[in-house]
Amino acid sequence: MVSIEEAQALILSRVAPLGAEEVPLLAALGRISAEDAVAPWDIPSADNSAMDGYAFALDSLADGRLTVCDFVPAGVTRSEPVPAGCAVKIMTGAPLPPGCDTVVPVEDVEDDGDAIRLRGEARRGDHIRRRGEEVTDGSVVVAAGNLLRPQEIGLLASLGRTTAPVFRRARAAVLATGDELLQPGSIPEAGKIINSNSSSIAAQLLDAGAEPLMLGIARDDREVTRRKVGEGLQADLLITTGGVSVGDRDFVREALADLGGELLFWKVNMKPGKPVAFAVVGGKPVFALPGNPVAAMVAFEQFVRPALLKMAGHGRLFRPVVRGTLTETVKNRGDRPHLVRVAVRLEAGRYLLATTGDQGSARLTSLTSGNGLVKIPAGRTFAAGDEVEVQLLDRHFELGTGTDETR
Ligand SMILES: Nc1nc2c(c(=O)[nH]1)N[C@H]1C(S)=C(S)[C@@H](COP(=O)(O)OP(=O)(O)OC[C@H]3O[C@@H](n4cnc5c(N)ncnc54)[C@H](O)[C@@H]3O)O[C@H]1N2
Ligand code: MOO
Repeated sequence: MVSIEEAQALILSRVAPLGAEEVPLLAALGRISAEDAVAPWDIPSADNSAMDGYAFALDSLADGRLTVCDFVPAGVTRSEPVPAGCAVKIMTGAPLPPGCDTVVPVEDVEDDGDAIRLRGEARRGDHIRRRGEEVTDGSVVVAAGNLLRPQEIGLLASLGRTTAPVFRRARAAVLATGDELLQPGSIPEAGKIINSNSSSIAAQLLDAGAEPLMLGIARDDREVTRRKVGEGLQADLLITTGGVSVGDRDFVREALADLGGELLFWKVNMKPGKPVAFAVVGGKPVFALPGNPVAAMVAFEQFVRPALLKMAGHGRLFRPVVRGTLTETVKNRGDRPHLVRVAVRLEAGRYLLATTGDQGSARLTSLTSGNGLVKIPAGRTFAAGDEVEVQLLDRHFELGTGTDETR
């Protein structure tokens, strides 16, 4: 049995970033830039006014009075020099006419007929944005490997880009296994349950920026499982749930072996999520997750998500871990590290952690009422008030109450 960290290292040693593709600029949001974006021009492209005001040459200022000889709105370029003793009324963003080296805002002048008087002192260079002060022609503006957030999208647009090269999204096949499973929308008869894992795993895939490919349900049969797994290998990776423990009808590992897969590990020292296998079959990563709904989702978080992020070119692969204070006693009586689901709330700048009750691996509500995981080592007890590390699965600290508790 490997540790969580050993399993993560084995997985990450066997996955690599997928190729790049050019996508429309807005479709690049949340993805990773695959190439350096180099500026084709200076930004700003010319010295320009940072204020609605008046531009002039400071040396030609006599007695603080200037004749207003022109109006230069944004979008207009005045190429004739401004005569000595004159100013032009200029709007924010308009290029500075030749000869001008100073701007005073409208609030800082008094009207004096067709002239203005400065209320105070002006200094040379006041309120001017210099050509190239933000971006210089030829410089790398957004480097390869950068996450494209709304601000990077805007910056790329300012370089004239309408598309962006980004790492490809992983296409991930999702296969549930088990004779007891019915598709969502069914009404379960005795002994049957609805396949919820395919939906939660597909949602986790979307949340991680990948594209789910739904393969449905494989019956508990070695032949059927092998065929379905083979189908899944058409995608960039395959995720199965169930049938990976020691039951008489657990066929996933056999199917992987039948297909010539290299098994990197089976069973991880953690609860939930011990019966997890990772194999590489025909160069494709295959994650065989447990059937228990919580075990499947927690194992996805620890093992599949970091792999997907690496495939999509991300450098930061793991959820943020912060320190928080337990509001109750938490015991691990078992012999495996327990990833306890907690509700994290932010109160006066501190993270407070309460468990989500019964921690059964089949109890999906232990995840719906929480947003973090605290790893409790085997045999350890933590008391209320103890500080522990918590992995933040999301930052929805309000947990669906619709109020912002941080205000
Ligand atoms: N003798 C042992 N029995 C079990 C062990 C063990 O070590 N020795 N491990 C337990 C643990 S831990 C887990 S987790 C489960 C995982 O087993 P499998 O991955 O083989 O999963 P299944 O047996 O197929 O199913 C387990 C459980 O989950 C339900 N399930 C399965 N698929 C879905 C789905 N798509 N949607 C919703 N629920 C699903 C299934 O009905 C079972 O109740 O094994 C323990 N047993
Ligand atoms: O993965 Mo099992 O509990 O460890 O549910």
